[in-house]
Amino acid sequence: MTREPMLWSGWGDPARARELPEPVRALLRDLLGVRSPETPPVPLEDVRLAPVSLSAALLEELGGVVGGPHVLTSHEARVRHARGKSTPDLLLMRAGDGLDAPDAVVLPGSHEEVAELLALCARERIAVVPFGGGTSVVGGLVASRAGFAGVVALDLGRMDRLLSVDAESMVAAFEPGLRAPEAERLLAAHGLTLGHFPQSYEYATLGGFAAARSSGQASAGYGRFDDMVAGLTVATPTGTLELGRAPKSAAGPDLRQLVLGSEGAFGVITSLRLRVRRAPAEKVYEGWRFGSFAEGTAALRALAQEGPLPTVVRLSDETETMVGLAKPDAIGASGGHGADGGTGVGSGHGAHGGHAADGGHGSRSADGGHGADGGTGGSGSGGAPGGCLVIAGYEGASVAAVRAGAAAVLTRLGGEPLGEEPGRSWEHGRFSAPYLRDSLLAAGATVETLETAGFWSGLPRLYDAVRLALHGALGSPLVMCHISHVYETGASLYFTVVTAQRGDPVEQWARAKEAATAAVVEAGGTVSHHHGVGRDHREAYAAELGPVGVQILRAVKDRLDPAGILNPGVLIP
Ligand SMILES: Cc1cc2nc3c(=O)[nH]c(=O)nc-3n(C[C@H](O)[C@H](O)[C@H](O)COP(=O)(O)OP(=O)(O)OC[C@H]3O[C@@H](n4cnc5c(N)ncnc54)[C@H](O)[C@@H]3O)c2cc1C
Repeated sequence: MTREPMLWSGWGDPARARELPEPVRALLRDLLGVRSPETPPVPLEDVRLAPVSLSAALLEELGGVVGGPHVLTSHEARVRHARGKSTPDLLLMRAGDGLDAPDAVVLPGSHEEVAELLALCARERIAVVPFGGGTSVVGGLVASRAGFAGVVALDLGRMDRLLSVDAESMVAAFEPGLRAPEAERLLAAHGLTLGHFPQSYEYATLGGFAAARSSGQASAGYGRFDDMVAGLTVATPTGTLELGRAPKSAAGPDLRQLVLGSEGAFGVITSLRLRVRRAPAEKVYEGWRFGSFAEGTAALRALAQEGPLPTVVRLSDETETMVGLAKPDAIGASGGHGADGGTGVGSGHGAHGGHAADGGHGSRSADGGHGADGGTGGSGSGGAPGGCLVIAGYEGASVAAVRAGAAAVLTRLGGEPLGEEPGRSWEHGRFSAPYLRDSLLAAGATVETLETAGFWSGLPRLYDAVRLALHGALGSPLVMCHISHVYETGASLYFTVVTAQRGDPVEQWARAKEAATAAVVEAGGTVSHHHGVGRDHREAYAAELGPVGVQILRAVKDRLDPAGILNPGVLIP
């Protein structure tokens, strides 16, 4: 592998690990009751792995397909492919539990090698987990072993080329293992961009984005990743699928949609044709303040329905705004995995605008009134302006007209302009937040996120229901929320939860997540707006699909992957 590996026990580049500033420690102690001593992860060499269950003969056969040096069974390679990057994944890895690790990591170099590997694995009943950037947060990288001779991680890291650029059609073809920053760098040489910037941008791959239906921070301007996919090549154990001959087609159902979001359970995406845009000459990000989450939501709805729509648009609720105000580079930017990266407006006000973690279980209306956790809906202490922060970003050849049009809508609906400083602060921290999660985990706090989407009319109920469920399950957590993907008909809700670790933190979060997921289903939201299904949402996804939908999924799986080797346990109920 030529690309830089990620920290095995946490996020990103180990050199960018961050200490928690004292005010954040105080906040954890005083508001959340985090008292535990600092716990570092176990050393990599002490991570417990199951013995390799594949025979030497099978490993040699795998090497016969991809070349011996591209079959890895070292302790380190297996540890690095054991799981994704959800908080439970990290808690388990930090504690030295690598029992989900594959027996071997196999790195194919071409579509043909992938196809040959799938045929071999189907014949020998070896489970195959496609592995892109390894940033899944829904348990998408752990296979069920039962009934298999072994498990291999099929790491697409060697398949990382820009294959072609059709500047006339504005379509570029890529191999799947290319990480997003590298894709942007290669496109920049042609004056182009994809415009896909999820918070996992620095490590996630194009194949992973398609396989998990990712959505980036600039989705309002560039669309979700699935909107960008013009064509796909997919290797399945049954044969190759070539999808997407024309920009639009009335030739029956669009089978690209079967592959998008299929999370490696139907086949391995071996190349992607993606719609590209001209790289923007201008980029401006700015902040706005609204009195309440409800007012801000109404303003975002107006932008989405009437326009003009900025390229980036996000609204933090009172609690997220307040915590961002308290320490822009710290908790407000924390949490983890979202199409976001903190909201701080850089005011440096006190860390206690209201009672951030006092946890009252009362239902809170989305009008931003008197929240269970902290939002006073009005002003924080120390002169913080309170209310709710909106970040609006404009990218394009020239942004003045859209910016002025959006400003008119925001002003008409009660927004107060805060200038470019909050926008700059957001831009600066947009990819650094996951590093803070590692520090918070070490300090004895659990930080995790969950997300959903619903129609505008149902959003307040969804918001209330999830918060109530999280408070019920966790006692006194800090629950923050934002909207960062808007559509004419609705929007996503993205929650960040911070709580003191009590007992087994993996179990503790599992209970909270279960309650929140049940609340999402009950309140009519989708089980995921952009993280996907994986193992974690599989059962709720089944409920969302209904019995006929589940039968369709199973039928497709049986036809494409009759031996069931592809990512067993993931996606398919
Ligand atoms: C800190 C953090 C922030 C995040 N922020 C966002 C965000 O803002 N927006 C968002 O949408 N998501 C986000 N995520 C989730 C994650 O980054 C996305 O799901 C992303 O699409 C995964 O890409 P990946 O290359 O890492 O795929 P992986 O995690 O390696 O794989 C994801 C799934 O797809 C399958 N897969 C991977 N490659 C292929 C392929 N070529 N063919 C078939 N199947 C394949 C895998 O088996 C797995 O089931 C975040 C995650 C983290 C940890």
